[in-house]
Amino acid sequence: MGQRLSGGRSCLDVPGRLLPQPPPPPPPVRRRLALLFAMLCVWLYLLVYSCAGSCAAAPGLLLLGSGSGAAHAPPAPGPDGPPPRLPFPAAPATQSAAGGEVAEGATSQEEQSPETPDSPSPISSFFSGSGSKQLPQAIIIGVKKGGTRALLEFLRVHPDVRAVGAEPHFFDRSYDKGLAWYRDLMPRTLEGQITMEKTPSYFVTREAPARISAMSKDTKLLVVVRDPVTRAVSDYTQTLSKRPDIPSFESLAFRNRSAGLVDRSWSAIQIGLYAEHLERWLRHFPARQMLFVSGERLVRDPAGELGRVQDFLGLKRIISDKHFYFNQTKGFPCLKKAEGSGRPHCLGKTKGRPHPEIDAQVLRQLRDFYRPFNRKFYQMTGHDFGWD
Ligand SMILES: Nc1ncnc2c1ncn2[C@@H]1O[C@H](COP(=O)(O)OS(=O)(=O)O)[C@@H](OP(=O)(O)O)[C@H]1O
Repeated sequence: MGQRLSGGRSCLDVPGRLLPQPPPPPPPVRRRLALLFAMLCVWLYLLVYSCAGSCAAAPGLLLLGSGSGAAHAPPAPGPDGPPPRLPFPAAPATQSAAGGEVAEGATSQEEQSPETPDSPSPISSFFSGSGSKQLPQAIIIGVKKGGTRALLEFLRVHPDVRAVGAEPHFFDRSYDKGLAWYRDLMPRTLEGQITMEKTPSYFVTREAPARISAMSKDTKLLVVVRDPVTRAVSDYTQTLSKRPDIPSFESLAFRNRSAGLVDRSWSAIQIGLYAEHLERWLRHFPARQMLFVSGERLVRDPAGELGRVQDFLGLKRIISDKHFYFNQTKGFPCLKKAEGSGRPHCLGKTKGRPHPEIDAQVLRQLRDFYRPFNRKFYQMTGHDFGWD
């Protein structure tokens, strides 16, 4: 194997040694050896090619440039509070006590600055020229503050999922730019890989169902839903972080608080009327093409919820408990190895931030307000999300 081939250089060519060289083999033997090396090169190429997807998700495999193999490190000591909410697998060694392994640095809101820009792994960069851009076959259409970023980031670990990092907002804001423009935003995919994007505002955009259906009736739709009361508070928290001078949650939520009249026109309230929004989608898509992911379970048991999602997308169940650990500092499950970096990865600071305290009576009033809508939503989806 260490012999130099005469003729053209092969990918396995090695420098000649300073030892006496044996006489060159006769021409037919040389031809055979050349053929053998050519086949070896093709085989090596195919091996790396197939690894481009599967290696990225295999927790036990070291990716090129993936760091120090932190996933094998012993659990980090937990000086910062109570034990994990769930028996997650051992936590990787953290790089800083204050959540230093948080890979997403964006502190601005997701819409202006996507928390996770596209960051292909070294292997996928190697193959970035291969494959082709496809329109998405599956879209996370909502709901805002439901846990859509967590779902997308977790799904991207799957070797057969390629997703655009930023929210494209094509079907609500940029539809006039056309499908070619939209497709061009997508990452390249190989045969068998699914293209995805997430834009949570689609779920409440009137035109979105017809527009997505016009692109493809077969598009699979994922909706991450969360208790609409908590969702409303989360939404308010986001607005408050941008505009600290806005009125209190209590004053925005009611038209007339003493009469218990909730202000449905406030978007933070409106978005939580899931049954009403869903009715519009069901005029364009059969229920079997929609999957409702529980935002609560995505936090409590990410692997369990990802199992359902992988089944729905027709993907092999690759993402499992092994991919997550519970980060005590963050208070949320995080990835042991993110797609792209291979390093531990929690979502950024704008995900999972503390909410302001809201008057308990106000929360009760809102629960009463949402109850009939929630019940209807449970009926429509055939699933009790347990918010009441
Ligand atoms: N693993 C993990 N880490 C951090 N945060 C998590 C996670 N899983 C779900 N969540 C919840 O996601 C909420 C944000 O939802 P979205 O990503 O849909 O928000 S956005 O609409 O894209 O702005 C965010 O809401 P807030 O807690 O109100 O910040 C989180 O509760």
